Amino acid sequence: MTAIPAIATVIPAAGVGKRMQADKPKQYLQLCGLTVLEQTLHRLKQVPALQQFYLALSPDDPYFPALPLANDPKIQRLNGGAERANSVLNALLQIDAQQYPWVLVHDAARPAVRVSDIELLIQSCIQQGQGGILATPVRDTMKRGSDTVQHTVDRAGLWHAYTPQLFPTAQLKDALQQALAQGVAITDEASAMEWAGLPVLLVQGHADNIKITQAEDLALAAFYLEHSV
Ligand SMILES: Nc1ccn([C@@H]2O[C@H](COP(=O)(O)OP(=O)(O)OP(=O)(O)O)[C@@H](O)[C@H]2O)c(=O)n1
Ligand SMILES: C[C@](O)(CO)[C@H](O)COP(=O)(O)O
Repeated sequence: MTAIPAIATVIPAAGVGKRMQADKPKQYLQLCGLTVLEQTLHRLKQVPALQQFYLALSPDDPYFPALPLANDPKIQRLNGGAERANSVLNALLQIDAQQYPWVLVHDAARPAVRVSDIELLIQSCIQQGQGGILATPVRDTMKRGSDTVQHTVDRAGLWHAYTPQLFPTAQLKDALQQALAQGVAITDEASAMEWAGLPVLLVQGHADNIKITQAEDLALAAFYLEHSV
C-alpha cells in the first residue's frame, strides 16, 4: 500500500436543486433520519486520509447553522458560486497546496458513495501519481436526439463520470481558474484537467454512487444507503 498524504476535501453544496422540485435544496432533504448533506459527510469522514473539509454553501443558506456539522472544527464553510465549478474554485482558493498537495471533490448530492470506492480512488491516484475519477462503464445502448433518435452513440469506452474526483491541488486550481476565465463549460473537475491537457485516471466504482437529482432518486438513495457497504 502506498503512503497516503493528508487530503483536503471539497464538498460543493451550494446548489438549489431545481430538478428536484422540492421545498428546500436537496442537500437538506431528509434521508434515512439525517439530511442528505449529513449522510454524505458521514461517508467521507470514514476515510482517514480525508482531513480538512471545505464546504461550499449558498451565502444565504439558512439550513446549515442548525446542523451539528456547523460546530465541527474540521469543516470550513465558504461561499459557493453561480455554478458548481465556481463553488469548487472558491474552495480551492482557500486551500494551502503545500499543506494539502491533493484535493478530493465530492458532491453533497452523492450520499451513497462507498467508503471502499473512495479508498480505491485514493490508492489508485496516489500510487500512479495522477489525478482521477470514480466512474462506471455505460450499460445501456445510448442514443443522441431530442424527440426522435438522431443516431446511436457507440458506447465502447463510454463512462458515467461520478465524484469523488481527486487531483493535485495546484494543478486543479490553475486548470479550473484558466478554463473558467476562458469561458470553457466545466461540469466536473476532470473536464478542467482534460482542457489543460492533464491526465485523468478512470477508476471503476459502483453504480450505486448515484447523484440525487430528481424526486425519484431519493428513495433509491435510501435503498442504497441501507444496503451498500
Ligand atoms: N452553484 C452550485 C451548483 C451546484 N452545487 C453543488 O454541486 C453538486 C452537484 O450539482 P447538481 O446535482 O446540479 O445540484 P443543483 O445545482 O442543486 O441541482 P439543479 O441543477 O437541479 O439545480 C450538488 O451537491 C450541488 O449542491 C454547488 O456547490 N454550487
Ligand atoms: C460532477 C458530476 O456529479 C459528475 O457527474 C456532474 O457533472 C454534476 O453535474 P450537475 O449538472 O452539476 O449535477
